Amino acid sequence: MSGAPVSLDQHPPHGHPDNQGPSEHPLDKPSTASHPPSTKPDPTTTAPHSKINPDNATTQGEQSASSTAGASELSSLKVRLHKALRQYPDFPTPGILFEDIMPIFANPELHSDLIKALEISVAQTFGKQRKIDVVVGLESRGFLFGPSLALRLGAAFVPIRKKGKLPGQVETEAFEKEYGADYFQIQSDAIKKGQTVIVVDDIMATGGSAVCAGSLVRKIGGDLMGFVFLMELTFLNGRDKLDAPVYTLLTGQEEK
Ligand SMILES: O=P(O)(O)OC[C@H]1O[C@H](OP(=O)(O)OP(=O)(O)O)[C@H](O)[C@@H]1O
Ligand SMILES: Nc1ncnc2[nH]cnc12
Repeated sequence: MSGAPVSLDQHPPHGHPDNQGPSEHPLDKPSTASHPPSTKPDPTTTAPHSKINPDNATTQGEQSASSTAGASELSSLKVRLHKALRQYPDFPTPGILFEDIMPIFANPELHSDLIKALEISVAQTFGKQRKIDVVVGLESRGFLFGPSLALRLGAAFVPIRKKGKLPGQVETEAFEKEYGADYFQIQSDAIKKGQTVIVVDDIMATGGSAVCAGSLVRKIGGDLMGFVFLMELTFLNGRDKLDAPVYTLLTGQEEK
């Protein structure tokens, strides 16, 4: 049945069986094609072509006790967050398996878990390089946590919006995403030349939105440090299109 939530493990991206209702999350079960065993490298912490691996952030053999504690806290946060996601077949168009992140924000504890997980991840992934000056969030779900993350990092928050929403001088670029096409805009003076920037969004699917956002950031002078996503639909290989380091908290929807 279309329009009702289903669990990750029962629903490959094509085929869409009937709704079984929310159920136990596959992270709690033996590994499957969509959830590789722990012996495999975790794609959420390994960037394309090894561009970023948080374990490399410290000198080899020097990982501190605090970063080890951070890693273990991060894995339990990831499990809780992944469990909260719901999937809706054939939304917004037939053939799309929609990942609904809203249950995270409906629960204050999960909401707090998310911001904590992102803060730890960004510190592990980018913190050893340079301070992040600006968090750029993509309309609209990137606005749900971008500003909170920016506050935690002591960074500015800058929105990239769909066409026609931002006043003043703007830069505009077209993009295609998993289920449509659109235009993104950024205010031309939103980032000072050379400021370090991370782009954050909820989902990376084809990577079309993120490529466009990265290009706009660079166009107005930002130093793009990388991309941070709550979730990556790995079977769409979106990260291959991105030419800056990528960090994703959760993965799913890999073809079985
Ligand atoms: O990797 P891609 O294929 O580009 O797809 C990812 C984008 O698609 C969604 O945005 P959308 O504009 O659909 O929705 P929103 O306004 O609810 O965030 C999602 O929030 C990402 O921004
Ligand atoms: N499958 C999907 N679920 C939720 N948001 C998306 N944005 C692009 N593809 C998506």
